[in-house]
Amino acid sequence: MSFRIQPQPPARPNRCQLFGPGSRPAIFEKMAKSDADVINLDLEDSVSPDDKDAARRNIIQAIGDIDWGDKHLSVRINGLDTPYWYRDIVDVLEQAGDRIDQFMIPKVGNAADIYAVDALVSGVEAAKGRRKPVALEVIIETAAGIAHVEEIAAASPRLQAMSLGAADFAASMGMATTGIGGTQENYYMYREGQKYWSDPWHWAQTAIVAACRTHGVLPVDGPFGDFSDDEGFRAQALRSATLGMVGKWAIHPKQVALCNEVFTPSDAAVAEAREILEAMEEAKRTGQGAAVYKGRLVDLASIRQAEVIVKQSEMIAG
Ligand SMILES: CC(=O)SCCNC(=O)CCNC(=O)[C@H](O)C(C)(C)COP(=O)(O)OP(=O)(O)OC[C@H]1O[C@@H](n2cnc3c(N)ncnc32)[C@H](O)[C@@H]1OP(=O)(O)O
Ligand SMILES: O=CC(=O)O
Ligand SMILES: [Mg+2]
Repeated sequence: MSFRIQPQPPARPNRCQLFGPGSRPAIFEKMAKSDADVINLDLEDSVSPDDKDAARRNIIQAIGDIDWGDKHLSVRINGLDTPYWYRDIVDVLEQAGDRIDQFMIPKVGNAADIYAVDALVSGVEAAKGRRKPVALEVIIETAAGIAHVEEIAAASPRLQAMSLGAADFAASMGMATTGIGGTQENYYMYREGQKYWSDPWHWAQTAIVAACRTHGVLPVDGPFGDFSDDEGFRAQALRSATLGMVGKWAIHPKQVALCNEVFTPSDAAVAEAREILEAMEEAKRTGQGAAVYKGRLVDLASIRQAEVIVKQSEMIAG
């Protein structure tokens, strides 16, 4: 193992990121009252070009006017290849109050993208005397983004979270699908008359998790477009949680409860993790590095695995 200690990501719950278009202020109060841990007010792809200015004004006003409780409040800016992004940052930081916690940068391609946003944010913060530094989160949703995922994860101390954006990722990669996340009909193995569906998002997710865990950033699964398909959402979210992601986006309020269900360790999982820790305590007392728990091997690595579940549960419980 490297002598370098793996940094911890921010200790805040990030089970669900609920999105809403900045051009639809009527839903902001509903978003604030939801059970999502993170709110993403969107200036990017859910807002048409003609509505960008109005959406920005709506968000600036809502940041100050609405009681967001203890939610982590994030604004998704437009991409760095658009004429909107610098004004998204400058106007929000110059005109909105301190309640904003984070900017989400879409379609990042390399570390220099984060550097550019960091420099602009730092300049406006200094000029306005803002005392609360704004955090950053990014979406990996282009071929360049996934190719440079590790340098992106390392790019700024402001960076708190990184999401996989399945829709734009599929477009950028030239994937033959219009589905946003989940099972893809044509991605299967075939054997003796049977189809076995595979997971086209798996490799990108694992690359994101590894980059995030290396640099102390929260790895998050992005949108699941078919909000009528609860079981499809649950299956996607369970795969993400199993791979090490801490949460997922909700693009409709009905997906919030599903996120919280999947990304909150169950009572049974926590109880089992505590039992493993107890079994290992007992093993240590008798000078053993390994023990048997319910017929299976547990050893020092099991302590680290069990601690992930217990710590996550304690952090969520506050
Ligand atoms: C690929 C990407 O980039 S994904 C991220 C960007 N996309 C987004 O931000 C889209 C976010 N989602 C939405 O805009 C909407 O949920 C839509 C367009 C998908 C569906 O909107 P609707 O047709 O209004 O949905 P629906 O009628 O089922 O809404 C049910 C209730 O939830 C409310 N609601 C809808 N969306 C949201 C939301 N995102 N947050 C909170 N409440 C919401 C509605 O106002 C309605 O409330 P009511 O019962 O008090 O009348
Ligand atoms: O922005 C999200 C995506 O899936 O694209
Ligand atoms: Mg996108």
